[in-house]
Amino acid sequence: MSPGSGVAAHGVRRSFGSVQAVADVDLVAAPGRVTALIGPNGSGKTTLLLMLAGLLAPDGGTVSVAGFDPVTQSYQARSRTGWMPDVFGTWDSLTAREVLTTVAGAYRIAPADGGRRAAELLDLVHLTELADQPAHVLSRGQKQRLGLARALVHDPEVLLLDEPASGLDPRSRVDLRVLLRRLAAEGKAVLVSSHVLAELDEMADDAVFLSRGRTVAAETIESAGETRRWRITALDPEALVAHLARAGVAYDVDPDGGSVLVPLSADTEAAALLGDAVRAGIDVVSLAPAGGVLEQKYLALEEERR
Ligand SMILES: Nc1ncnc2c1ncn2[C@@H]1O[C@H](COP(=O)(O)OP(=O)(O)OP(=O)(O)O)[C@@H](O)[C@H]1O
Repeated sequence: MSPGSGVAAHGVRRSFGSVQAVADVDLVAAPGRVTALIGPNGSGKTTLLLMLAGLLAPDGGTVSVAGFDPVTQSYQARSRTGWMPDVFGTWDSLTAREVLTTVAGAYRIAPADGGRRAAELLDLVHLTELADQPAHVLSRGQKQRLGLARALVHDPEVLLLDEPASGLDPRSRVDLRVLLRRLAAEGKAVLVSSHVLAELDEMADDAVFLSRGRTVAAETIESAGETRRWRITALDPEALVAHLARAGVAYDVDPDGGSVLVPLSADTEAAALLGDAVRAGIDVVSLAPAGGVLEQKYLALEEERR
């Protein structure tokens, strides 16, 4: 396979004793795109990412990262992979800058270039002021940012990020989103796991859903949004329900409160629904998508599994 081919996994599995952490995963993360890896706690995301990063051998299936097998072609795969674990261990005595220059050395980058790269990355993740502090004094969010810089030292083709936004403040989350979009625009394949689905909605092009170690869905975000649920609230919920029933519109009354949920497949349908309701004399207070596209898809998959 040629370089620049992103990540591909087929029929991948891995057990720990009697626990089947990853049972059967198919996944593609293409160059130039941000792919979200989504699944409940314990669904196998970290185990899968460890296998893609070459840190854990699969029991079966095939894995290709930047065109190489992380097990049998470990050097080629790792030199093209940036890995950011969910928990960032630091070498206690090193400063933030030294963490990056040490990693640069491990990738056989010449010291002068490594120093330059470290300064550039510290600036990118807004840690320049703390560059010469021991890394262990950094806050959790600052450590996360250093972990991201560490993953980028060797300008990898493929980025594997496990919960990169956890511990980040709102500004840093926005910065992360912008950075990941930029890296994808440069042609990198970015695979990112997160529980914060609203955030993934805004940054991801594709989504892969895992459940109990298996791929249960894989799609582009556009197609995930084909049918979304919209929430309508009216001053008189009973009048709204009566209107929808008369108009033959499918709806669910939200058990949480006085609003109604309606599946719609396009913005134009939402506009038409609103116009009809207002013309029928319903005092509509709000009409908006109920949660993000990924959240809706995730909840629908959870529902199916019950
Ligand atoms: N080293 C290990 N030894 C034994 N069991 C493990 C090990 N690593 C993971 N598991 C088990 O494998 C399953 C998948 O774990 P994994 O960490 O991959 O899930 P996850 O989707 O990343 O979860 P979370 O969202 O909570 O981070 C879990 O049941 C977990 O307990």
